[in-house]
Amino acid sequence: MPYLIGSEHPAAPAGARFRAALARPGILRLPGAHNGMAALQARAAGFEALYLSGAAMTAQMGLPDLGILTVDEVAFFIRQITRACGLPLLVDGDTGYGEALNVMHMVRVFEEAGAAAVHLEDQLLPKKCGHLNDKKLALPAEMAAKVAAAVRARRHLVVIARTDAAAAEGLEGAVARARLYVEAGADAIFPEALTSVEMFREMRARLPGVPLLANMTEFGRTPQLTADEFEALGYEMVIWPVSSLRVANKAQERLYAALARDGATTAMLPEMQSRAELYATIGLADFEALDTSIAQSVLPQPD
Ligand SMILES: C[C@](O)(C(=O)O)[C@H](CC(=O)O)C(=O)O
Repeated sequence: MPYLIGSEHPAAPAGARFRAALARPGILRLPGAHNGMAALQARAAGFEALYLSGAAMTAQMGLPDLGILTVDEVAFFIRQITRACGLPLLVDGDTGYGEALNVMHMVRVFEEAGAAAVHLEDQLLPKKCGHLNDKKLALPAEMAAKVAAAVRARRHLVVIARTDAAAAEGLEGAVARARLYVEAGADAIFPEALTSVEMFREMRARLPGVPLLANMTEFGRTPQLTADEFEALGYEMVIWPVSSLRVANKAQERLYAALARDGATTAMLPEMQSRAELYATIGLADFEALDTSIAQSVLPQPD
């Protein structure tokens, strides 16, 4: 229960813990966790760090991923996930919600909420999923200024610059932008929507020494590759941004169809997380034991 007991919180700031995870051998696997429960389940499966996706946050709000979220709405998700699981969290910062000062405000809010890392992208509003057509790009210098602003604002947050330029400007454009963003202070680069293994390889070769993040989103432009394959290509991080929500959404769809059909949820019981499983995942017994131990430590006990 790292959230309620102060002494169980890790001493190192979240950004430092993210850097330490990145420094360990092997690619850093960052599954998307769209809420606190997903984060607990991902941690139980053995993951050491997580990703918070803009697409998943907006989709679960029933909204499209067009950059209409606010900083404080994202902070709500950051808080619930980091409280629940305590793992270092990489957060989707979209376009930074404005220009330099807005980016700095976002960095401060995200850090205070418990984030470990953020990525910022070089699209103009309304931004889109990187795997869609007709994205509009910011000027390279404008994006570099945002990266510099983020670095200036952070205390420990890892700053990752995402470039969406591959579609409009080709690999050449994406590499040139990535170099500029690294010069502006980016700790790592997220080359978005690469469409072939060859592009991933070329990007790696052209940016020696720069930590790179691969986006293994489903139903997009990137072919399905495994974490081991991205590692062999020389990538340091991989995200599966929306996978948990896609699976949860499909299950919900089946539930509502069954309930509308049967007037009962009985047919769905085998697919449900049981009451016992739910309580075990959130650690209800530990919270109750904590409450009892506090009461015992302050109240005189009968002989
Ligand atoms: C990474 C991403 O920005 C996200 O919001 O998770 C999306 C994911 C998606 O829409 O599949 C993206 O632009 O790739």
